[in-house]
Amino acid sequence: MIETSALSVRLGEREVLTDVDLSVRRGEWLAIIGPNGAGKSTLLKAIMGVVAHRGDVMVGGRAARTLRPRDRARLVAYAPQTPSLPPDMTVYEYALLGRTPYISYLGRESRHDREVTGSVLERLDLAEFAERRLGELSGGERQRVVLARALAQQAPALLLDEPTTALDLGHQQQVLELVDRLRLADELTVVTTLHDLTLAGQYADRLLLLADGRAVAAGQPGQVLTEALVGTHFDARVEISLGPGGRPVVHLVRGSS
Ligand SMILES: Nc1ncnc2c1ncn2[C@@H]1O[C@H](COP(=O)(O)OP(=O)(O)OP(=O)(O)O)[C@@H](O)[C@H]1O
Repeated sequence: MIETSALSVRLGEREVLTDVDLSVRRGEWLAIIGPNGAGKSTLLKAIMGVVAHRGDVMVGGRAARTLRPRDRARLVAYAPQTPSLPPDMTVYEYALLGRTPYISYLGRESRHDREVTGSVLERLDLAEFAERRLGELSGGERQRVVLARALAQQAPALLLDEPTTALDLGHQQQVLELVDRLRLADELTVVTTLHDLTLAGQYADRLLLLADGRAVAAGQPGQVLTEALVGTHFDARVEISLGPGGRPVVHLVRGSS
């Protein structure tokens, strides 16, 4: 569903992504992990075509650079890490923007668009916030609103940049479970960056470890979340045990530096 080959990005003087190849099948969940500055967000932005890149991006079997923005938006929804939100817009109005690719240029949203938007807000515990202004929300509420807009887009692929960082434990679980349910029900393809390695290992089918803009490891969670790889690339001392479903759980070891 999503493929990149030799994807490279230069920002200013710096090469921040170098020759990244990835392939995510329909219905698969890929988590991109890596230390701060590794290039995770840049990789998602390059797939979305919002930063200039070299190399190829294919979405749904088509070269992404040949897709019109509207067609790309019907194929891939993207929830950025820190979008700028118009403070006076309401939660409902913002989530409804996810329906833009389906509304004709001079047209208005349909009843179906409003229903989809309302149901996404409900599933994200945001129905009671529908009329609240974005400038009056907490960080975690804002993060769920950004996700709501992406889900309202009902695209077959979902790119989520750190979707859980500002969320409390219950909402982290709620958001990841919702994404997982949608993935299983509709065969959504999910690519998400995640700092929480244990969560990444619990939810993703495969992990891609980026370091200094290069893909340094890829595979099933148990193949990538090893003490050696995490220790080397995150400069951290960790112990890894087996958790639910035999998937790895990453523990920081105190007293190391
Ligand atoms: N506009 C820019 N000009 C120059 N360098 C940039 C620009 N934007 C980002 N960078 C650099 O590109 C590198 C990759 O940034 P990116 O945001 O993709 O990393 P990340 O892995 O998502 O990091 P984090 O975990 O901190 O969110 C970083 O070193 C960053 O400083």
